[in-house]
Amino acid sequence: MTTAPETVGRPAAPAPTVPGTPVADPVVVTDRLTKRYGRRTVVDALSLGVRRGEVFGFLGPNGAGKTTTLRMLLGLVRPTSGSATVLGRPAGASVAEVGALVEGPGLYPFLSGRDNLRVLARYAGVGTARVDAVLDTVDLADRAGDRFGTYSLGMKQRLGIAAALLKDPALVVLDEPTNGLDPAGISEVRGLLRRLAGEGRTVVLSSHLLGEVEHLCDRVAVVASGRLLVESTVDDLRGLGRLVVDARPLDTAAAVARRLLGPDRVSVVDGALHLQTSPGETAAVNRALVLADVDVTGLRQEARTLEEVFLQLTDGDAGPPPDPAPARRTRTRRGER
Ligand SMILES: Nc1ncnc2c1ncn2[C@@H]1O[C@H](COP(=O)(O)OP(=O)(O)OP(=O)(O)O)[C@@H](O)[C@H]1O
Repeated sequence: MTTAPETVGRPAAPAPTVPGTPVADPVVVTDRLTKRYGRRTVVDALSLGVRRGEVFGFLGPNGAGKTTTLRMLLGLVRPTSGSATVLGRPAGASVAEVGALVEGPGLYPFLSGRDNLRVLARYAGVGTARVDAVLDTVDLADRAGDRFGTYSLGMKQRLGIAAALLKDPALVVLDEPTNGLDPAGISEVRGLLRRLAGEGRTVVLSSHLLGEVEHLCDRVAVVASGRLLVESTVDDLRGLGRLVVDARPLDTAAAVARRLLGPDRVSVVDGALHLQTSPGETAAVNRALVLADVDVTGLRQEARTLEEVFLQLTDGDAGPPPDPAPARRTRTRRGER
């Protein structure tokens, strides 16, 4: 991981992995992975890496290409160009070591949770020996004899994840595992996924539930319109913060800040300057304002939620990405394309 230098005059940015830089101990590597349906490019030259033992979030608005990418990693969809390597082998060749919940696992409502897993285990040729162990892992041992149809949504989802664990996989791939769950269900799935990572498994999940990913994932890739916007740790992504400055005269302060940072990183909100900066830029901003005879009465760095960062990166929708704005240009994948 390379950290973006914190120099004034350059946009603040998270510290994404530079494209083409190999990640340590990679479990998944994609290299300009591309999928086109007809003339439509739904995954566009995606290059990213997932490290062993991490929970990796694949984030993006509806239609961003997340499911298609996961399906390519599983060998269910053939890439148009580029490549994906999973556990050291071409995508699809490592299927025995990958547990996935990308489409519903096809569970029978009239069978118990345990019997459903037995059927799936036999179908997958992995034997039924692990059925009780995975029921334990997903905290369903005491409801395993109940019919699947009587389960809550959260329990159904956990049974689906149990099914993905039957192979004792090194890598678990889950498409929107918390989709449709209430806060309690989300919390249960979140705890479960953290436990899986604690067991040394690698977890790749897709989501648009940013609040959840924020507390669950070690690293995230943000995609929109099939393109990778940024790949970063959650902490680094949040580090794209905002500096709020109380200064008089305000118009002089704004002019100084615009000269220093560029106009796109400066706005005036409720009588205060809002600057897109990293924490390392605060002192330089203060110095420039004081040198211009501006009275600075307040300077505070506000952390942003991942949601705010996400909305800024994706412009709040799944439409085609505009030209990169300075705040997201530095070292994001989009800026480098
Ligand atoms: N088999 C297909 N044929 C044609 N277009 C497809 C096919 N599969 C997916 N697409 C299109 O590719 C785009 C990306 O879809 P995908 O399901 O990968 O996105 P996503 O990020 O998972 O979205 P969501 O969060 O809504 O599930 C969509 O516009 C979708 O309509």
